[in-house]
Amino acid sequence: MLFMSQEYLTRIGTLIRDARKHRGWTQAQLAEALDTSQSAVNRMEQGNQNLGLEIIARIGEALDSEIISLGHAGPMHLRVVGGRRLSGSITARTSKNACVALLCASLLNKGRTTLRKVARIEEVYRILEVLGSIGVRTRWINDGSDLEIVPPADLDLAGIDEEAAVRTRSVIMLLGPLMHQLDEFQLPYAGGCDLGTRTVEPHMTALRRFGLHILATNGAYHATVDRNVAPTRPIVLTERGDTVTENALMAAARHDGITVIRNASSNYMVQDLCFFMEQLGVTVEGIGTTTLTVHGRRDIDVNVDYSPSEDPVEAMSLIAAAIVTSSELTVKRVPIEFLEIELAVLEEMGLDYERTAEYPADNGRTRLVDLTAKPSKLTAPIDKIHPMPFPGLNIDTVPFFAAIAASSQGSTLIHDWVYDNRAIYLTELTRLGANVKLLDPHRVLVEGPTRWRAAEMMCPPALRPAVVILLAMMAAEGTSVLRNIYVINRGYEELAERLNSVGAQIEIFRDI
Ligand SMILES: CC(=O)N[C@H]1[C@@H](OP(=O)(O)OP(=O)(O)OC[C@H]2O[C@@H](n3ccc(=O)[nH]c3=O)[C@H](O)[C@@H]2O)O[C@H](CO)[C@@H](O)[C@@H]1O
Ligand SMILES: C=C(OP(=O)(O)O)C(=O)O
Repeated sequence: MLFMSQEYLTRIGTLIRDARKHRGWTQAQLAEALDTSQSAVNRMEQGNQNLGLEIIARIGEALDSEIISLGHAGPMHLRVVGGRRLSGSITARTSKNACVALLCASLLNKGRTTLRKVARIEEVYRILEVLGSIGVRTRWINDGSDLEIVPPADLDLAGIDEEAAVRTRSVIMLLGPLMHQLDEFQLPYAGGCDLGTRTVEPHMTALRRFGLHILATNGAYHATVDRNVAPTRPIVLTERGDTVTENALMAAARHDGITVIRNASSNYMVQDLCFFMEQLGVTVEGIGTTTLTVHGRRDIDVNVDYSPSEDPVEAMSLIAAAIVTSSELTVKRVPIEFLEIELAVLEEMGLDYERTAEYPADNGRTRLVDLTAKPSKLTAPIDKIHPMPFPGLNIDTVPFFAAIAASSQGSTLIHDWVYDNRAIYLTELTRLGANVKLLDPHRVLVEGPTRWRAAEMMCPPALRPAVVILLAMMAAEGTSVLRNIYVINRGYEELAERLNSVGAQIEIFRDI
């Protein structure tokens, strides 16, 4: 038995209560599952009962919630024994970015939305907390793999879980769906990874055309909707951004008329949203192009079942894991259309790999392959690595090229023009032995190959750079420690466990 301070007991008690309510259980139901009394559960929730780790784990299992992963009681860290080859096969999961967009889009629908194989990641949990706090009923079904979402007749925006909302940028995608239901509402400022300033101006410009006015002040977006305003000519996005396109699509979905959106992103999450909207009965023409024509429906009330597609960025992460550890590894369910340029570049760098014939994802639309990366001697690419909106080298796969370049012979210039603050995190690779020079805030020069060495580090506060550090640790002989991996869990489901299943040696530990 581990004796915890009163403060921890109270916090854990609150987490248990929240997880139980999230599951829709009474104290008596939880007591039955734990083979204990309701009064014992009540004491636990009040923080009046000393708790051992075993009972906390059992409660987590019963509530299918890991008690919001004990992680709230203390951050999660990784201990990585590097230098091990990976082998076998690992499957890409559904994408964070489609899952969060679809969760927001479920508010377009008065009926029940079922989303299949939703990624169990922190970013999804934050949106679920936000949805739960405004009255949306969500529950995991089918052994926790699928999500069922049922909106209430009236949303309770006043009850919004601000703490959860400010931890993710994705809440911004509630603007499009909410404007159909409320004439006036507030949303806390969107947060997320620390990647420098990320504008919301393009969202406001696009949504203004549907009558949404936003005043950003005192930590919140104050939204008012003028129902007399509707787009009369095509909406031209000022940036070809993914979430702004999704917001415009969701605003158009319930606009009774035809909306044309130009300079739209045609990236993977946008396509998943379009396919989902089609299931809702909204016609979207031009999917996969930069002009989307939406035939909206004022009311949507259907029971819909949709399977978001696999994550190209996760697939890229796993391919990069194979490359930096010189392993032969099969990555299954790779959405190939969204990794073609990455693979073309890697092929030029000398990567030897095989891929199977294409097969459809569960959404019936996205094309998948299984891809086997083979140990290869890579050389630096002649041209710089730089991202572009789709179809270009994916903005989120760029950081992985830093670890790959460090494992290749020669010097690679990486130009991350998109984020003000992301390239700088790549210089953290020097702590693990890489030669990475920051030329200016957006460009790094990586000189390889690298003799990786183990180190103890904090996670950089950005998802992809954090995973890049983890991959380098897997390549480095010896034991490394990566502290505070919330950002990784924001976008990857059980990454350590899954990498271990193909031969990595990564131990999860926490401060309690
Ligand atoms: C939940 C979700 O889906 N998140 C993704 C989405 O975020 P999201 O769509 O929110 O990305 P942002 O709108 O923040 O765009 C990222 C940055 O690129 C700049 N920019 C973007 C497009 C453009 O044509 N010109 C331009 O300058 C923006 O000003 C911003 O600084 O798209 C990003 C870029 O693909 C990805 O990294 C995120 O993983
Ligand atoms: C920057 C990213 O995501 P988000 O938009 O969720 O911050 C990412 O996925 O790398």
